[in-house]
Amino acid sequence: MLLGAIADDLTGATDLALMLSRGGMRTLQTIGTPPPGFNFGGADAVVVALKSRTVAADLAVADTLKAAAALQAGGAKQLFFKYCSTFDSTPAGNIGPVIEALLNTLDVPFAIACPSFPANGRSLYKGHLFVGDSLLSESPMRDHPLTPMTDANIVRVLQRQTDLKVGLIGHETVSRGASAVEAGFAGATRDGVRIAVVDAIDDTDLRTIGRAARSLQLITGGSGIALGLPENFGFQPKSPMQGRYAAPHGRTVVIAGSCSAATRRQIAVAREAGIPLKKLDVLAMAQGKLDANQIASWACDQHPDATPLIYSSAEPADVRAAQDELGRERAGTIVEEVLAATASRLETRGFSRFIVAGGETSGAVAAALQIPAVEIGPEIDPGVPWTRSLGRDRPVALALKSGNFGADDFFLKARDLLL
Ligand SMILES: Nc1ncnc2c1ncn2[C@@H]1O[C@H](COP(=O)(O)OP(=O)(O)OP(=O)(O)O)[C@@H](O)[C@H]1O
Ligand SMILES: O=C(O)[C@@H](O)C(=O)CO
Repeated sequence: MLLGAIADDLTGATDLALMLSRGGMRTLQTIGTPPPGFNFGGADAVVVALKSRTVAADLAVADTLKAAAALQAGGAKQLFFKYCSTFDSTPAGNIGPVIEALLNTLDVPFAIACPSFPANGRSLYKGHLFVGDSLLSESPMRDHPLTPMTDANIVRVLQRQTDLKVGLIGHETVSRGASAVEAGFAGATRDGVRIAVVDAIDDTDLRTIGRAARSLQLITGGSGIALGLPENFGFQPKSPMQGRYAAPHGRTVVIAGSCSAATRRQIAVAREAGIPLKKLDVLAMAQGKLDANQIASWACDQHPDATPLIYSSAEPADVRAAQDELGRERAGTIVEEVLAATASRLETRGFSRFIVAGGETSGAVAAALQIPAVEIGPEIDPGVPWTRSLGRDRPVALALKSGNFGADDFFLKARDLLL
């Protein structure tokens, strides 16, 4: 293993694994930390998917360090901590505490932080994160159910999460090339900076930063920053898989727990296309009036050729109302548990192809389906591939979509790619 990565959620891990495999690295993605002696199958890169984005910071740190130890035991030469391209976190963490713990454990002075992912509209300029044409704080991320992002200045956001000094390597340095960026790393280290946020507004910047990062032991960021890493290990980009995907045979379902604007648009397009839909009411689930058995039965009753869509996704005002009633965490947990249990019931009733929207939701579904690892298949939209489970008696196919990713017709595209 050359590169060992730890992602703070499942869709983020898949996003990164896709980037690395497109860069030519044989990439394996595990769900959770692999046990001692796990066979990485000769993979060049391994991405461990955790569910640590919104848990308590000390738990996120412990889980990450355990994953880092497993990757190092597997031979990883460089470690990558992957978080969201919209820097999803709270003032308590978990990005700052996790980077801090990794720096201390690896005993290295310096790491970079770069959430930029231009292919999906995230760019970083003067330390400010943009989503499309808007500042992060003016994008729909300000209404996120778990990690509302109300400050676009990533240096400031990260500094609130750590006592280590956070600095900035600006675009004026990045635009001068990899040597200038490396000199920037050295200069920042001399100034006592332990974590440097690095500007990147396009793929050329990401490649430059990737090259400059070849001798860093720890890199942190979104999947974009991984664009330039495979080349550092001598890999050449691979052409994308063509044609339709021979997924394990069985029925297809869409399960959406993401409340992002993108997911809500994707549901609207699926509705217009005539896909059967079931909207879940959070309060009814909390009161035990709606459970996984009822939801799974509804899906099974749809036409065998149809792709039913089950969703809890709601407008920000409705999400807030449910949270006011139940509390933010409890509302999220109830939805995740019911969706995960629904997936598990559907799998025993002939569904083998799961399109899931939302990182937390995907983590819960994959845990319920007891999937230890996945291999990466064809890209559906930037950052979202089809994947196939590994290490499970009855394999399943999974398209795990980050909340904000995917074109408006994503669910239809994902379905239509299947053979
Ligand atoms: N109607 C709802 N009311 C309150 N909470 C909800 C509702 N629907 C879903 N949730 C919760 O909101 C959270 C959505 O997080 P999730 O990570 O799945 O999506 P996302 O944040 O849009 O995606 P990503 O993390 O990939 O960007 C989950 O915990 C989910 O259970
Ligand atoms: O970086 C992103 O935006 C995604 O991979 C993700 O982490 C969303 O959960």
